[in-house]
Amino acid sequence: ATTIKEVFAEIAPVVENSHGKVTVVGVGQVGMACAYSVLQQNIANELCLVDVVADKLKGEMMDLQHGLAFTRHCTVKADTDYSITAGSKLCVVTAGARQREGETRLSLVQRNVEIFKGIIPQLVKYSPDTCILVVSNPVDVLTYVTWKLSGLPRERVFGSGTNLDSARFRFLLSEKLNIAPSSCHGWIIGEHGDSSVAVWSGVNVAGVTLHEVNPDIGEKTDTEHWEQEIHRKVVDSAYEIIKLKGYTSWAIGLSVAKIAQGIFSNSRNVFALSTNVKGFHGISDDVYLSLPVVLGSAGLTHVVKQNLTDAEIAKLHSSAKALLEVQNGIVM
Ligand SMILES: NC(=O)c1ccc[n+]([C@@H]2O[C@H](COP(=O)([O-])OP(=O)(O)OC[C@H]3O[C@@H](n4cnc5c(N)ncnc54)[C@H](O)[C@@H]3O)[C@@H](O)[C@H]2O)c1
Ligand SMILES: O=C1N[C@](c2ccsc2)(c2cccc(Nc3ccc(F)cc3)n2)CC(O)=C1Sc1ccccc1Cl
Repeated sequence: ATTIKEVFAEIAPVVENSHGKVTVVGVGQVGMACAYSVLQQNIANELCLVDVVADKLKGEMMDLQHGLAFTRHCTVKADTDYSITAGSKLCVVTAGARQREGETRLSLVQRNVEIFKGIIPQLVKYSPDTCILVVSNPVDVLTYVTWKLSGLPRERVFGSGTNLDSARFRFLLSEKLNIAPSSCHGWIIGEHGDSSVAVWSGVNVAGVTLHEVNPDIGEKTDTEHWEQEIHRKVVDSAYEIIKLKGYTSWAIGLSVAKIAQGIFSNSRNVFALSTNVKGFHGISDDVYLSLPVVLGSAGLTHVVKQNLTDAEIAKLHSSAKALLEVQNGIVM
């Protein structure tokens, strides 16, 4: 052979048969934690990054590419142009403006709606069969906005919702019980963040519900203060992390990888995700809240109808009302 290229004699064209392509929009702290987790867990064989800041985007792409000697096969590409996202099975949206000091939630929402108007139609144009996972905040409202902007069926547009809240809840339970988080079953539903709802009647280890042992669990009358020590700490720890490191990334990144795995492996695992809850628990409007949903390769297939107390249902209705007011204030 006279040239290096001739050493590798091509006998058939190289094809890139994608067994799965993931696009991450927004290469900030959250987006890169998602991208790294998806790459590290060999979930897809094509990873695509999009952002508006071209230098940061190229730098993150190169930095990930330089790790490919240590991972299973996965191409890593990046561009500010959405044509590069074509054929994505899952698009994770972490793009967004940061809440400014003293900014109202509605103002932040409107700024993010403008950002989403430039993202969502482009994603659907190049990947009409994709699922879209919204992570950007306020995640429940922005998942509704994404559903409206995308024109996709409701089973293919969902938000990370209280998936991270539930993960923190299970970690805190595991610390208190000294049992692995994977064996501590507990669901936080409703509005992501400060107003989430812990379904205490369902918290269990090996099917033993803590509620059957301590019927006051989660109530103000509970002398063991589980609500204060566990659920309240889910909220407090979010603020504590922001105070300590300025953002959150690793847990949300790992939770997004698990969701991606659910889609790519058609796992039919159950996740707490933000979905259109119209028709559930007496809610009659198109609002997005988190409920336990079954996830597979075509998106959401089932909603799990938990037995909720009147107080839990009232909290969902209160969140639904608040979200509807924000939604009605949006200029799409
Ligand atoms: N749902 C959850 O549980 C959860 C948890 C943590 C963070 N978040 C949210 O995730 C979002 C991202 O957080 P972060 O810490 O990564 O923020 P960040 O500011 O570090 O990253 C945001 C990225 O979005 C990019 N961006 C802005 N406008 C864009 C556009 N039009 N198109 C493409 N990219 C664009 C920015 O360039 C930046 O790289 C925030 O809204 C945050 O509140 C949600
Ligand atoms: O862990 C976080 N960090 C964030 C964050 C990350 C970068 S800057 C702020 C966080 C932390 C604390 C509050 C808060 N509030 C908020 C509400 C609406 C918005 F549009 C944006 C942010 N957000 C974003 C976020 O959603 C989370 S989870 C979280 C937040 C509050 C209560 C419970 C949970 Cl489980």
